[in-house]
Amino acid sequence: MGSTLASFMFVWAIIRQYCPYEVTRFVEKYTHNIMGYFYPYIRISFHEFLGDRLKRSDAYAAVEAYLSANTSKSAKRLKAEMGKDSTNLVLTMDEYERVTDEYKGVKVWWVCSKVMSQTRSMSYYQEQEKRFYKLSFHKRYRDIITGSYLKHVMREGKEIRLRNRQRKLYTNSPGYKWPSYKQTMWSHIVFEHPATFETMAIEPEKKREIIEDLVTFSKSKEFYARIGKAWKRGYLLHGPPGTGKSTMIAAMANLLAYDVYDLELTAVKDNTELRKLLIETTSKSIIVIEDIDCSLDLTGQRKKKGDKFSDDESDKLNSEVGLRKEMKEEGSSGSKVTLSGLLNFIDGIWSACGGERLIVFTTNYVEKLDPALIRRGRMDKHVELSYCTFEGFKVLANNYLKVETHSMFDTIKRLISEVKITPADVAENLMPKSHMDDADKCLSNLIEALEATKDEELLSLKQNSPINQDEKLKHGSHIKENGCVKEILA
Ligand SMILES: Nc1ncnc2c1ncn2[C@@H]1O[C@H](COP(=O)(O)OP(=O)(O)OP(=O)(O)O)[C@@H](O)[C@H]1O
Ligand SMILES: [Mg+2]
Repeated sequence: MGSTLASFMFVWAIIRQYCPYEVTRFVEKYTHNIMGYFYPYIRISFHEFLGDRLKRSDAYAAVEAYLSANTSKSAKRLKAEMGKDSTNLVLTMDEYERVTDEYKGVKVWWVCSKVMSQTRSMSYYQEQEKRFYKLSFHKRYRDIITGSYLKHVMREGKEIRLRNRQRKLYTNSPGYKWPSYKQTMWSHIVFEHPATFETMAIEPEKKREIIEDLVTFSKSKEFYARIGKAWKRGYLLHGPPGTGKSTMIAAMANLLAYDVYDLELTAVKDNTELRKLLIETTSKSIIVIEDIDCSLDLTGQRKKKGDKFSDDESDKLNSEVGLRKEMKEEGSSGSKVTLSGLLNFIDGIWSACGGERLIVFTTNYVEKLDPALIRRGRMDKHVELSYCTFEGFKVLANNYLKVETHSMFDTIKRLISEVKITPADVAENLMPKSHMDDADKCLSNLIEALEATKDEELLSLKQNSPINQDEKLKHGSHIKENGCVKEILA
């Protein structure tokens, strides 16, 4: 009797996909109560999306992972997807497939199914299909199933997901939005960046401190819960171009095995869209806003009189920021995201959803940012990435040339302490230009570059000295004034 009913229910679950909603509702309404008397099975559904399709259900994802690992041997129709590192295939049950699982001698049945949205309208979201897994078991096992089997499924499912998961790099940039991606506001590719903290050229002490901070954060779930704070941490990475800010984000993601959400603020329409994007992010992730100074006009909004910049410094920065901003905004749709929207994004009530997230801002001009945006508590840790030191050079020399000591190191040590050269420039010079180039050649290339930089620095120092400015005034020349180049007539 029981198995006949179970089969009937299964067949009905398939038929109802193709019946008009009114018919299925009518049939179910009148058969439901009668069935209740005879049907000894309990069913539990796990829907992919709950509520307003804001976020994929964790329970659904855990069931999916659990079933893919535990039932792929018994299911007859399976879906194949590429797993971690694109090396293995992950098999999951196909739609309408039914499998049996056994737990402490109790048999349960899982069905993978989907329904179309019941209100037919032209609206995109209402036309989407809703997937769900349905678990059926005999009512005499209610306690064991709800008490321990489901916990076992969730725990195993989460572990399997972590093990199998391919780390992802998400973006909200409009260029990536193919029609099929319309369901979600983020589109993604597999995150495969080789950067690690070991290969980063920064002071060993600073490196250790950052690694410790990150690892402590990732293990502090209980601590954050105890102090009543959302489990997230803000990082502000600042420094000149080519000092490793973006590289450090990749190293952070690799250290903690987090996904990366690269948020392009200029492509976000308004604060509401920003919040939706935030809600769609998952835990164990880094949300990145690069070049925050160029992303929004966050710089002048709360500017007070008597800023710490002198007028000419301020103009100079404005013109540079303006230029970068223009470059960035090319093709953007004109964002209406405001500073308060962004502050809300970082530490509003919604930002606590999901937990275990890092928010990282990068900028070349930390001084230009609104203090409210980067105050401690919002951006908890400020990391300055600066010009290459000798310690940094040694890491790069080891990465690029596999040399730990060399007779040229002393010259490099002296020169590197005298000039401002970014790790990106050092790296470029250490890169062999042909297969004939050995370590000696690369190191002498670097020495040449360092000497050239030193000469340039000396020359510009000389040109900007007060004596030289007077000379220029006398002879009619170009000088920098208020950040602009002006012609001075003699
Ligand atoms: N500290 C560093 N350690 C190792 N490599 C570095 C470091 N800084 C820069 N590099 C090298 O230089 C390249 C450029 O660095 P990166 O993109 O991280 O700089 P950035 O600070 O993000 O610059 P920008 O401000 O222009 O975005 C990287 O691909 C990396 O190879
Ligand atoms: Mg960068």
